[in-house]
Amino acid sequence: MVFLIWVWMAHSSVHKDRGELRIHENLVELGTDLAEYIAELSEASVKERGVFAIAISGGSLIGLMGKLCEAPYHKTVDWAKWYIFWADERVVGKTHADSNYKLAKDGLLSKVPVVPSHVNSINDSVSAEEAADDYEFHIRQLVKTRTINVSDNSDCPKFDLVLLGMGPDGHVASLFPNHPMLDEKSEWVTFITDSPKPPPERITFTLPVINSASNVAVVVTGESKAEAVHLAIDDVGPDYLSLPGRLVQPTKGKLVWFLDKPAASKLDGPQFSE
Ligand SMILES: O=C(O)[C@H](O)[C@@H](O)[C@H](O)[C@H](O)COP(=O)(O)O
Repeated sequence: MVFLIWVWMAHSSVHKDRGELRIHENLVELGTDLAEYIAELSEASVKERGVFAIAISGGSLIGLMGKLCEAPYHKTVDWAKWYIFWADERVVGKTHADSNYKLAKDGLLSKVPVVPSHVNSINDSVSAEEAADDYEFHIRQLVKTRTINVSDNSDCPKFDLVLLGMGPDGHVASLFPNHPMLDEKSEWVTFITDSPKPPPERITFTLPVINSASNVAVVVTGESKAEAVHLAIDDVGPDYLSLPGRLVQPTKGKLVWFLDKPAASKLDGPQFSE
């Protein structure tokens, strides 16, 4: 145990305004640390607010959360207090292979005792625009009852945790580079019908919602993401300030990057010094 803590500490550092970096030797270590991180936030949030409002994304993230279904977490986490949301979702049927809901249900939610009515999936029988409006309306109701907390300095929802992946192009949730939705300030949930990553129709939290969260974690693995990780975290000059991954900047909350070594391989040096 002492040894494990030393290993994690050795690869953890704070990178100026870009949050905490946790760089892991391999995916097993990363998954173990990620499960522990989520379990700790869940416990703290349930203690403070009686609930844990967590927003998840699609992609490899769900597989990396798999340790939560195992001992000790499947028994120690207070699953009944979880309220689950999607930071982004593909506008397809819930049983479709592309559905982020299906991915999470098959890989995580069906294996732990979450309350079905606390699983807040999108309306999959309407257009992307309507699904985004519906989802925002739904979130507004839960903010009113404080199932989802509210930001201190705006009326935005303050999720206890938003979990994101990042693509090789630097997209997070379904916020893609150079897309006008990056400038969306008034909507909480918006939509896209021409996503560069298939499928084309998606809904997504906007940046103000992501950045109002109490905690945001970006989980990025693999060498194909190394350049995007470098551009999102290091001081690379003004050209990359609008990279979606770089725009993840919680106003008051805490940002943590979970990286494996290949994804971290193009980061500027200091965080590797032990
Ligand atoms: O629905 C989606 O496509 C995701 O939410 C998306 O934002 C994903 O998190 C990244 O593309 C990273 O995906 P990978 O980790 O699989 O590369």
